[in-house]
Amino acid sequence: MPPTDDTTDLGELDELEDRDESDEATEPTVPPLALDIDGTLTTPAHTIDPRVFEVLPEWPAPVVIATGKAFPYPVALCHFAGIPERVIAENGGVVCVDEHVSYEGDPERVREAATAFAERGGDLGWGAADTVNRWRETEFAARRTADEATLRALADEFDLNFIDSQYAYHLTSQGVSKGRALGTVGEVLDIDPTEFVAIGDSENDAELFGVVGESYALSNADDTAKEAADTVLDVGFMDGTLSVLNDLLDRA
Ligand SMILES: O=C(O)COP(=O)(O)O
Ligand SMILES: [Mg+2]
Repeated sequence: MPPTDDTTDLGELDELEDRDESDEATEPTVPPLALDIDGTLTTPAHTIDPRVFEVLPEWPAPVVIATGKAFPYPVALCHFAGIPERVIAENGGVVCVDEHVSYEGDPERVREAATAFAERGGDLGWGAADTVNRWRETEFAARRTADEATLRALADEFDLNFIDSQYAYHLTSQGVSKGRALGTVGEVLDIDPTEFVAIGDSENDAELFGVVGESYALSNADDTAKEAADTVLDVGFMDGTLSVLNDLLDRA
């Protein structure tokens, strides 16, 4: 409470001065990041933008890769970018950060839904090798050419979420999200989710945007992501992501 009269003792004033100084000491620093992959770190041609390999290793705070892709993909991205393996995979079904690995959701129910899809003649659309689902542990993904109506019906029947990431359809367990997973990441790293800045482009980023301190949807984002974001950029893909990162560095 501010001093209101001259009866304020000097100790209290000292305390206020100290507080001012400590406020100054906690002035903006470069924040930790939660970054989506597809549409955010990629080019419009779906390839990783090479600038990722320049900017992420230099980032002076933790970087978490938060994606709908299966577990090995973001791990490989971190590995080849030379940054610590801090990942949220499978739309929040898997968290791997430093020594911690954990899973969310009901993979058995998801497997039953995938079996039912095949039994109804559904084709996930990735070919015989299916490297999209081969290492997926908590959900399954279908090419966007797959039978959407049947997938949506199965989501209802099995009480799962249907997600359209703009890159694939996903059936995930209720309650699982990148946002919830960031809570787990935050516990491990001892960083509150509100300290993070998130950048993304689709409905699988909406919950993430809801838990971080500052969120950005790229110009290529879908309506759900744009509505959930604090800021909608007029630049897309990695150009948009870099514009946010440069602003954050300038601000610090
Ligand atoms: O795997 C997808 O469908 C999309 O992945 P993303 O969450 O990195 O955009
Ligand atoms: Mg995306």
